[in-house]
Formats: sequence, C-alpha cells, structure tokens
Amino acid sequence: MARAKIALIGAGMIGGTLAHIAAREELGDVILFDIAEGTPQGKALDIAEASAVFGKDVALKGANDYADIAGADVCIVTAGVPRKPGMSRDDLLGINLKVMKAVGEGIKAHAPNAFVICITNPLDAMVWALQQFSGLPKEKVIGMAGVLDSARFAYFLAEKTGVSVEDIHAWTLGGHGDDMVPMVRHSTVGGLPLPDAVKAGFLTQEELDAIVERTRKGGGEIVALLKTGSAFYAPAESAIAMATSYLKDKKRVLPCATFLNGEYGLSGLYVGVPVVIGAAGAEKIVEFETNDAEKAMFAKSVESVQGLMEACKAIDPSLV
Ligand SMILES: NC(=O)c1ccc[n+]([C@@H]2O[C@H](COP(=O)([O-])OP(=O)(O)OC[C@H]3O[C@@H](n4cnc5c(N)ncnc54)[C@H](O)[C@@H]3O)[C@@H](O)[C@H]2O)c1
Ligand SMILES: O=C(O)C[C@H](O)C(=O)O
Repeated sequence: MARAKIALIGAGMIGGTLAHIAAREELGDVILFDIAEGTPQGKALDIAEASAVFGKDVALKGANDYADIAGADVCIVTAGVPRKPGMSRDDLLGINLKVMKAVGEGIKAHAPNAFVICITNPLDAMVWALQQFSGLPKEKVIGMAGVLDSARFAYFLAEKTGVSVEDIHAWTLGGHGDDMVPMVRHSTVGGLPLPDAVKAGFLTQEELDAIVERTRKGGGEIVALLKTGSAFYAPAESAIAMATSYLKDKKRVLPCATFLNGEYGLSGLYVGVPVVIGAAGAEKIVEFETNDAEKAMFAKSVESVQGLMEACKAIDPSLV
C-alpha cells in the first residue's frame, strides 16, 4: 500500500515539530509548505538526514508551491502568526484570517480529498473560515485545541496527584480561549471523577480549582515564558494524535473543534467537543450530559467564538 502523504502548511515551530514526529512515527511522506523560501526546504532536509539515524523510511520535501501538496491525505495547517507576551489569541484574527483564505484556496485546488487539521489561532474562528475558504466537507475539516487543553489539564492533575498521566482522562469543552471549560465531573484520576478524587484525598478542592484556572490560561503561561512565540511540542503531539486516528481509522474520541449541526443545541459553528475521528473524518460527536453550571460556562465560551466569527464576517463578507 502506498505511503500516506502528509502536507504541513506552515513550516515554523509547530510545522517543523510535526514533520519530525510524523517522520519518526513513520506516519507517511511529508511535504513542508511555507511562503518563506528556504525554511521548509532546510527543515525537510535536516529531518531527512536525521531519518538515517532513527531508521525510518519516509520522504520529506520542502515547498513554496501549493502544487507540491497535490494528493495529500492529511493537511495540518499552522500557517500564520503566533502571539507574543501581552497579546491575546484574538489579536491574531485579522492577519491570520487572510492567511486562511490563501491556505484554503491552495487546499481546494490541490488537496480536495484531504483531512484538514487547523491549528492556527484564534482556532475556532480560523477553522470555521478555513472550511469555507477550502470548500471541503465539514467533517473533513477540524480544529486542534481540545487535545492540547485536555493534555494540559491531565498533566497538571498527574503532577499534583502523583498518579501516572496514563491513568488520568481529562476533558475540556468549548472554544480555545481563556473561557474554555475544563470538565471536572467528566475527568477522572484512576477512574474516579475529580469530585470523588478530591473526597478520596488525591488533591484538595483548592488545588483542583487552581488546576482548572491554570489549564484555562495554559497557552499564555508558555507564551510568557518563551517570549518569542507560543507552545509547539504539545500542540504538535496533539495534532499528530488526531492525524493518526484518521489515517489508521482508530476511531479515537478526542476533543476537537468540530462543526456542530444541532449537537449541544448549536448549529453553524465550530467549537470544541469530543468527537470520534476515523477514516471518514469527524464521524460522531459525543454529547456529554451537562449540569446548569457547565451549560452556563459552555454558553459563555461559545459566545466568545461567535463574537470572533462576527469579526471575521466584518473583514470578509464572503463568510456566512
Ligand atoms: N490551536 C492551538 O492549540 C495552537 C497551539 C499553538 C499554536 N497555535 C497557533 O499556531 C500558529 C502557528 O504557530 P507556530 O508556533 O508554528 O508559529 P511560527 O511563526 O513558528 O510558524 C508559522 C509559519 O507560518 C508561515 N506562514 C505565514 N503566512 C503564511 C502563508 N500565507 N502561507 C504559508 N505559510 C505562512 C510563516 O512563514 C511561519 O513559518 C499560530 O497562529 C499559533 O497561535 C495554535
Ligand atoms: O496560547 C497560544 O497563543 C498558543 C496556543 O493557543 C496554546 O494554547 O498554546
């Protein structure tokens, strides 16, 4: 069977890390695309040379022409700009929306059968715009954020409780902003929902509250430390988990920005929800039972996403 073709649109910090992981995992041949000349070629060559050390058979190529992504099975989009300290993700909207238009047109022309994973921020509005600009089916265009946010939640819980990260299952819902919703009742430590884990003495309520708050602001914490850009290792791992589930038809349930069509009482927007990812793309949304407090937090987060969609429409009236 032919190897999968993975096109990485954007060869910056996340794009380069994605290429490295995809090659090491032998997930498929990799095209690194960027408007910057030399960057994708240099990173592709560097990783290709590394493949002789880690011993995996993959082809890597850098490109500045969309024709090179032709026939891609998966496109992972990181093209655009990241935030710097003092900025919010929403400040990136104007510049990254223009980038999404160019990327969407490139994918439409050259890789219309791909499964597309958008990472560019502000995520929920960018993936919504990218789907429209590309014209690809909604189930084939999805956004990466929830896997990252829930990984942060899980890591902080593991660190505090001393339980292996493998035995913590954490979930976040909503938009990829500071009002995202870490799902305390649905997340577990060793199988115990977090309120029961508190009762069992794994952590205190105050510690849990602090972890929820730290999760919400997890992106900003890294931006403040790095000063020159934002997180890239955990975001790349998160997108690789999504791409792997699609390519191997694993049907993992992962929290992703997914187009809603009545689920959670909403339609016509992308927002983070658990979804089965398999060979058909976003195959089935999982609807968590939510109480009034969770519903209110989710509604607030959705409102923020809708505000960003309105801002996009004001810039580009072709968006509906
Ligand atoms: N969804 C998430 O959870 C998440 C996590 C981390 C970062 N991000 C976002 O991902 C994006 C990329 O982050 P990064 O750290 O890789 O940034 P980066 O600056 O290192 O890389 C971005 C790359 O995009 C390229 N680019 C710009 N315009 C382009 C265009 N029109 N076509 C093709 N390439 C273009 C740049 O040349 C650069 O190489 C940012 O918007 C960041 O905010 C999202
Ligand atoms: O916070 C950012 O700007 C990048 C990304 O969205 C993240 O959560 O790490």
